[in-house]
Amino acid sequence: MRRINRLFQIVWVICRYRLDEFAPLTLLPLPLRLLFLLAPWRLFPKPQIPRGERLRRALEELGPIFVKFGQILSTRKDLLPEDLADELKRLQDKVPPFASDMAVRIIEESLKSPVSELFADFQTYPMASASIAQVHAATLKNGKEVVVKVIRPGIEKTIRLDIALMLLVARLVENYWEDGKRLHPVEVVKDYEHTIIDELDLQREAANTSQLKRNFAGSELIYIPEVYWEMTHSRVLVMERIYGVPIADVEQLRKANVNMKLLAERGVEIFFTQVFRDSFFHADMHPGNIFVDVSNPANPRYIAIDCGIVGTLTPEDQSYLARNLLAFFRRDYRQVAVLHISSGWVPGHTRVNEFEAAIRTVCEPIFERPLKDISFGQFLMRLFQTARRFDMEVQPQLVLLQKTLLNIEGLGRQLYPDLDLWSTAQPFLENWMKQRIAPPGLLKAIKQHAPDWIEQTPELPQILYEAFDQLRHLDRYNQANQDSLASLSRAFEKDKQQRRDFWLAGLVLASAAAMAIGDQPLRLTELPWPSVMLAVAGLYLLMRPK
Ligand SMILES: Nc1ncnc2c1ncn2[C@@H]1O[C@H](COP(=O)(O)OP(=O)(O)OP(=O)(O)O)[C@@H](O)[C@H]1O
Repeated sequence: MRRINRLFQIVWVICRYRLDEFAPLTLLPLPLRLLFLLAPWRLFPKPQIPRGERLRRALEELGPIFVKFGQILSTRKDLLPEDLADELKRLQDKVPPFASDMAVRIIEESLKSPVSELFADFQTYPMASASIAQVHAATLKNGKEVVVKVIRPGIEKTIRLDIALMLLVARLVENYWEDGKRLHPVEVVKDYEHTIIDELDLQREAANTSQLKRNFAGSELIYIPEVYWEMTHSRVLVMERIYGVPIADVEQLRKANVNMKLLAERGVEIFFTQVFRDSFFHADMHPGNIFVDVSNPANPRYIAIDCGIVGTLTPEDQSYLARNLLAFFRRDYRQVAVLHISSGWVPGHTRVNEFEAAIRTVCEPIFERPLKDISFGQFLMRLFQTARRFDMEVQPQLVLLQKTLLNIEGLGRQLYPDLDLWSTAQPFLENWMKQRIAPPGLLKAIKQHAPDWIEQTPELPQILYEAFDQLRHLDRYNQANQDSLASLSRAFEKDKQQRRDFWLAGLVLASAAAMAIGDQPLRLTELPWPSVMLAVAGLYLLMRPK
């Protein structure tokens, strides 16, 4: 019954805002087209406002779940036309608070104590109310000021219902509209479902907050509030109250004499530190979640809250990202293409020349602008769009990163329009690459991987045998297929490379095995230096430019 009610509500809003206009009638199969032509919305006059505004207002009317969806969609400029993306950015989730006694009941049920025992003071009127939760100010018995975040009652049911309906529409679009497939609606809705369901668990947010706080302990770049774990539950989160100027309040920041250039640069630095040093980044960096501690305006410090959504990257993702960004800024599109193929992001049979040309076509216009106006986020977005045409699978963690990067860049340029992202990020990236191949980084990697290598040692002869066998096959293939000589020689090259890698890996393995014997931490004086030298030599050969 609830489902039918909600469906009617949605149809009603579609009618009023004439969102049927978004359906490509001519492309629909006949029965659906007839259904559309007979549908009730045609009786309603079209409101005299642009389509983007109609869509935005409709989403606002449909409630917080749709609003949040619209907000997330607004960052997907790779999927949406510009007018819609810009309008969706204006979506606001101003949601009326739910009753305070309900909030109190949830807190008491979750923490199994009366509010009067938990807090010296609890403000019953919420200081903020958003789609998923509302926030109350309180004071602990020890006098510390805190905020208490409480999940909206019944929100999970509403979310599941709305997502089910969204999925229904997404499937219709994907199945019946050829062009709609390009928008990947089912994938977008599922992605959203993941995000929003995760946000319902405040214990997860608390854990992310603690991890980020640990990563930036004592940092002058950013401060993360403390979580009170003993007062935290999946539906209730108690954390330190912070005071700062909202990042969007540029005027107040200027009035406080904040060093805006430094602030903007620090935003970029924080992002790259999170991505490359920690591989753990806050992925919900919208202005409502970022504040600035202006107590020392010459040395401004960020404060971040709402760590419900975070992204992580594997070492391979990190390396892919760093090498692509560096190659992009050197305008070395061939390298970008080769990186995609060699890492398996796009199929091995992709023609490097064609892929390189496609990347050049989308990237070259970006360099038309002055270097300070170049957007990393836009580059990644264009790159993903292009790579998708060459069958690259969507990598959710990289899409999340690209969206966060766009947010960071937008914020940075709002603070300091002349922010030169490249000169801020380049030393960071180059340093990171250097460190990875410098002896301490190598030793760390060897120690980390040694147990896996040792475990795989018995299989090494088989792997080598297979490699040689493949080579023999390649030779035969070469004779039989004169026409595909070009692609074959590429494969041959790859295989030769593989063979060399196996030998080198063996070399490294032997050294690493020597070092990994015994699980006492290695001291500099106790290192088996001949093995270390061998390992370094092996890795140098492995990593030197091919
Ligand atoms: N530690 C804190 N100290 C001070 N104010 C806070 C703190 N945490 C949250 N707030 C206030 O509460 C508001 C909502 O908090 P938060 O962003 O965590 O909620 P949310 O439900 O996840 O909202 P959304 O997802 O829409 O950003 C913040 O914009 C801020 O004004």
